[in-house]
Amino acid sequence: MNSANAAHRLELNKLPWVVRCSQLANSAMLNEVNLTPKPGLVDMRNNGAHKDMDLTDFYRSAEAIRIWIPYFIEYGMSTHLQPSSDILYGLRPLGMACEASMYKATSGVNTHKGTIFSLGLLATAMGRLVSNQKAVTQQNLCHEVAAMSHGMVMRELEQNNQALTAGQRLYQQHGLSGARGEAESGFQSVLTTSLPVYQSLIAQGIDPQRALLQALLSLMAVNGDTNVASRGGPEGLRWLQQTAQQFLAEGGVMQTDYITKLKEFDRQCIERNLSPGGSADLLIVTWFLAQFPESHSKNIN
Ligand SMILES: CC(C)(COP(=O)(O)OP(=O)(O)OC[C@H]1O[C@@H](n2cnc3c(N)ncnc32)[C@H](O[C@H]2O[C@H](COP(=O)(O)OP(=O)(O)OP(=O)(O)O)[C@@H](O)[C@H]2O)[C@@H]1O)[C@@H](O)C(=O)NCCC(=O)NCCS
Ligand SMILES: Nc1ncnc2[nH]cnc12
Repeated sequence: MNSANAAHRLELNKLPWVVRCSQLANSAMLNEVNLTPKPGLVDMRNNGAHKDMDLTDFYRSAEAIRIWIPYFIEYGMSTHLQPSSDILYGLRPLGMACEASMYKATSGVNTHKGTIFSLGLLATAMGRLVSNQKAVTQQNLCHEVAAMSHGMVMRELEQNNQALTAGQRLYQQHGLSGARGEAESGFQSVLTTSLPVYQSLIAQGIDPQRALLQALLSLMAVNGDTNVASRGGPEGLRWLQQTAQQFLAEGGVMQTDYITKLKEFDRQCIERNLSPGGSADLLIVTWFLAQFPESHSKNIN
């Protein structure tokens, strides 16, 4: 990075809305991992179905990723005149560099690979919206992410015959488009399921932790989570979705014994070695988007 670039980036880091976006991304990751009890996932009670990572790894990973958010924003700003479909190619190296920082912070453990992908796209989208004088709203952020990700599933999954990663293998075997499919849809699972659930419960005065747990279970009930499928196959994914659906049908977090039921769900996920890491990533996206106006024109910057 040349000195002019570095100086520019230092200036960018002082913009209040850039600082706020980085802080919100960090808070989203911390709120997710601290939420307890989550079935199969790392939380403050246990490491879920993970033998290779714990709470501290997620704290270190969240801090490593926070530092990269201004760079994603700056990339979105510096390319705002380019068509959305041209952005991903130049964004990939930034995402890979951020992944490298994550792996360095966690001594090689994959804590937030999917989160880097989602938050990287959202931060880039924010940079583009601000530079194009568009309102930073939930709808505009997700629309911009969908535009930048357009054709990704076809290019990287449908037309790809090398199953290099879990995501690519699971698409070929079971048609699961994973994080790519979510991004290309503009995070539809979040916009149509978890975000309305979360915002509605908050508006009713429900405790934010309880509202976030309901949002997580609503994601687990519908999400084609490649993490679950890579560990337990389509049968494991179906079991997890059906168990989440049953919890919700019985009243979800409005049940007096919802904590006991979630702890039992957690025990069963651990027993089956199932971890809904993809739904955890979408919960991070849910909390992050909830900090922005839905669709009216109020700006944050
Ligand atoms: C484009 C990439 C996402 C490609 O990655 P991949 O080909 O692997 O694609 P996916 O498997 O589809 O997704 C990768 C991670 O995304 C999360 N995820 C899975 N399903 C969904 C979903 N439906 N919606 C959203 N997100 C989803 C998931 O990440 C989480 O789980 C991981 C932890 O669980 P674990 O089981 O431990 O994972 P492993 O260690 O791999 O397994 P074990 O060995 O332990 O059994 C953790 O990553 C969570 O975040 C999926 O793992 C993207 O990664 C990519 O190409 N990156 C390069 C940079 C880039 O392009 N960036 C662009 C914007 S910055
Ligand atoms: N709390 C968590 N546990 C396991 N994988 C995750 N990916 C994102 N958050 C996670």
